Amino acid sequence: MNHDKLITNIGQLILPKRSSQALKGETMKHLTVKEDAAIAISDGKVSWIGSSQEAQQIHAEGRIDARGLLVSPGLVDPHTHLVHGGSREKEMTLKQQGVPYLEILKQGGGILSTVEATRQASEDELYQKASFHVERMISHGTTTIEAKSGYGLNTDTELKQLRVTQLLKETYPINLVSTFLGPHAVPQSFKGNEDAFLDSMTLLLDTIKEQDLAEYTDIFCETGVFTLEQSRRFMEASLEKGFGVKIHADEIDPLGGTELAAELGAASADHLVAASDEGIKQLSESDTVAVLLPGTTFYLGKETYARARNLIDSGASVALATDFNPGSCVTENLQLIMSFAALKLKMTPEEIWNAVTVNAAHAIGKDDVAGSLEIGDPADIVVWEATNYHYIPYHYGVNHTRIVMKSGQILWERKEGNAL
Ligand SMILES: O=C(O)CC1=NCN=C1
Ligand SMILES: [Zn+2]
Repeated sequence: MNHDKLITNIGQLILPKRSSQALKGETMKHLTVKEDAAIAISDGKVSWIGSSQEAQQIHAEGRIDARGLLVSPGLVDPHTHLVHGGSREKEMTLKQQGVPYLEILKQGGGILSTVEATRQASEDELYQKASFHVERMISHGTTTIEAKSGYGLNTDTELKQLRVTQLLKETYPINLVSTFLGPHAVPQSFKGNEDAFLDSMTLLLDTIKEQDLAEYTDIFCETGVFTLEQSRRFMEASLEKGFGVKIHADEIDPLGGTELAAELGAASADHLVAASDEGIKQLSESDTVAVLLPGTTFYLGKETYARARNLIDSGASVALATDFNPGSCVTENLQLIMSFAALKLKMTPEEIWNAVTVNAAHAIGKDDVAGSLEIGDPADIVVWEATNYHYIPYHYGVNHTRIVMKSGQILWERKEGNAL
């Protein structure tokens, strides 16, 4: 057989285990790593995997010498607020003065100031800005991204954000999963009338389904935002309409969003910094993936991180994400989150790699096309400027990618001799 491409001389090839459900507890500790390997690609898919020795018998049009470097599947970022207008650098001073996140929101800042900027921005301006961030994510090794709306808080702007995500899907050859986060905050015009606002966002579900603008819905279940009961109502309505559901749960106050996610069979429960022991237990007995966002905890200057060790050791499945957004975690770099997972969540390198590949793919229903490299899988591949898989979480705050491929096509490559 003549393959299209052959990557030879791979120091370590990371091969996360593909399974029908996310890796849970003990199984997260295992990571298959093939030393001195090679991988072939045909028609955009993985067509052969073997040793460098065996690769000598393999015929391919194009060859890439990996020079003994590390190779992995493309990274999966299952929680971003990618499409938004404006930025919130001016809030840094308030944060430094210790003004809490929810207080800034209450004063009309935070999410609500991004809402203002997003409402003002044209669809094309939102698209141009989001494109810039998508390209930066790709250059950092991410080839599958979840993108939420939630900065419109009115029909027109929520649909505008969702249309921008659709346009990004048509422009970039990456996997893009769209989530409707209409109930992200309560706009000033509905202050004191939260239920009426939630009803208006629930009414949008039919249109979003008809226009196929989102696969999931999400809600910010938090003090001063949406209650547990309001979250239940919105999530049940979403399930009824055929959406998958997600929830920003127990980020700051323990309202019980984690338990609700497990009860309703949510695809994921995200944040979980204040998740209760009961919530962790129920999550570990469910198929709901715990998506942890240590970059947000760091950025908000908090001391307490999500209890990743309790989650994994109690049998839950854990994924990691950037939570890229203009206010509480301003980074597209999932590699940095891998470092926070090691430094602050005490996750092992094996758990971390599973959390940014197979488990992250399960959290957004893309486990059939992302997060692993088995024969027939899309050849979403990263060649790293590192020789082993421990190195990426260890050396933080920089970009370690050398080559980023989606379906066998090189999307980004470090220029020769360019150490930047
Ligand atoms: O602050 C933001 O813009 C994003 C966010 N939503 C809920 N937590 C953080
Ligand atoms: Zn978020």
